[in-house]
Amino acid sequence: VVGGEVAQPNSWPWQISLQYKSGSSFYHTCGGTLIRRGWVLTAAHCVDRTWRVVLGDHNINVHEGKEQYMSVSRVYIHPNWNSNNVAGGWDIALLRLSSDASLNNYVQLGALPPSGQVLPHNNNCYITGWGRTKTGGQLSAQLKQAYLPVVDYRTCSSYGWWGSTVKDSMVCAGGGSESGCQGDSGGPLNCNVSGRWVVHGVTSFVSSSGCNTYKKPTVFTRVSAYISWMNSVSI
Ligand SMILES: CC(C)c1ccc(NC(=O)[C@@H]2CCCN2C(=O)[C@H](CCCC[NH3+])NC(=O)C(F)(F)F)cc1
Repeated sequence: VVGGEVAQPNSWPWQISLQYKSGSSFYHTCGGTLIRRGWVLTAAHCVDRTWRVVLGDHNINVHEGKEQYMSVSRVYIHPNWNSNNVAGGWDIALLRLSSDASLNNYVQLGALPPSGQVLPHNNNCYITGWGRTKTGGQLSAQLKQAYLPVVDYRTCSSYGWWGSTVKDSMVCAGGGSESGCQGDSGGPLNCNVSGRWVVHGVTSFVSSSGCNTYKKPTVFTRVSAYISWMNSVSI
């Protein structure tokens, strides 16, 4: 996350860290959202390695005692996902955990939107993640959040913004000095709808010329466009 601030520990208790194993160590690679005790929502472009899911984390480099470490028993990548074309959309995956999470003050389920719900321009949303804190920078040790208001499709797909790269199955947010960045992929865009936090986006891409590029808002998979697919995965 570029800009924003370190979140209050465990104030986004549905946020997970997806970590891949290399040798005897694990490394944060993407975010995700716990949406059922046995299910995590993340980006398709995140799931190409062996990994573990860490729930209830704040500082990914320190064992603080609130974490739950889960392995993944099955990966469901959207069938239309094309790893050569993130602009095509379909950047969504579900991970079946090998056991159910225990819900507590540090681990809670994220709320999903109703199918088809599209948020208005400037809707209040926050991106959360352990991604790079500036373009080309390092991952954040502690979970960060940044206020990223929704940029509606009409604006986001217009000339000077993302143009035809962005699709209606995506949500844009930000576009100023704050943004998502590498390592935030797969994590949630948390939007306030009627006073409740709803996971409306899965962090998908930013501009290749820089994370917080002006008029290139962070682009998210629009979760409300995939509710029926998620239900079909018998979640
Ligand atoms: C034109 C369109 C096809 C296109 C749009 C944006 C990009 N962006 C990028 O490639 C930048 C630079 C590093 C990774 N990255 C990204 O946007 C990667 C997803 C890459 C998927 C494609 N391999 N996502 C993230 O960094 C993020 F923001 F989700 F955390 C690349 C291509």
